[in-house]
Amino acid sequence: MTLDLRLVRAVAFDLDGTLVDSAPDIQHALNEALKNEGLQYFDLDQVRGWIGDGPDMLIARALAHQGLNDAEDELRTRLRRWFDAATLAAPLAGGTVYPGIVDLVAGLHRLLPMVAVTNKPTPLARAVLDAAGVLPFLDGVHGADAPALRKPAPAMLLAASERLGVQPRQMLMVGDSEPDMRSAQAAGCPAMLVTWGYGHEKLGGWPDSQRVASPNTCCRRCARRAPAANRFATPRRPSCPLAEGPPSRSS
Ligand SMILES: O=C(O)COP(=O)(O)O
Repeated sequence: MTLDLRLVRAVAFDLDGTLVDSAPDIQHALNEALKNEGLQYFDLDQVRGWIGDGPDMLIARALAHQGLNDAEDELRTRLRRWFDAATLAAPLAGGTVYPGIVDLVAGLHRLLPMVAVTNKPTPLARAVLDAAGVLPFLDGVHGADAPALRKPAPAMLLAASERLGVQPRQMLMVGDSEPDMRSAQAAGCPAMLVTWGYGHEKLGGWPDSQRVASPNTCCRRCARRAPAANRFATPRRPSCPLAEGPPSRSS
């Protein structure tokens, strides 16, 4: 799909690896859960490679890595409870908001409605976004509260676009991983792959024109192409710098 940002009326952001470098908190929550059940725990690089499909898949990968593919549902449920409790107790203790993200969302929220579309369950996602200072700028948080919602399924993007009253082709998905890009394709949304997160290297064939290397560039691309007629009667200039030279054809 060609990326035509002139159509964009709303933006959907992935959370982990796009807005927030949450891997240290995810590692902490996973290891707390595993330790509480007397299981092997894992280092940050290992856990980072497992992020992207939500906590149930993360737990399944940690179990599989210690030969527990057949672990009972009760154990998985307990691990998930420990994981959720540890996340809610410290949503952003070790992780950080990526530099430039707060400026990006603070700048764009005057121009375009924005949502988070994440494979984290909604309560955990809201806690992290709140701790990150991003929640007040969002018009909705769509978390994968059931397996069928998980990206790459298009369900959350379709629900978000319907809720915002825009067509899927008018909602830009900004994410760092294959599930994000595939979900956008399945929903019929344009997509921008960020290169500061966890999964972009797995998408070697993704077009350069649909990659973005910094939140600032993402802000300029979206803001420059945002239509004059949007939901805000008097759009204000975003706080992120917009005057860094003319936009290129591919931006
Ligand atoms: O929690 C995860 O594994 C990933 O969540 P994301 O969809 O925000 O990247």
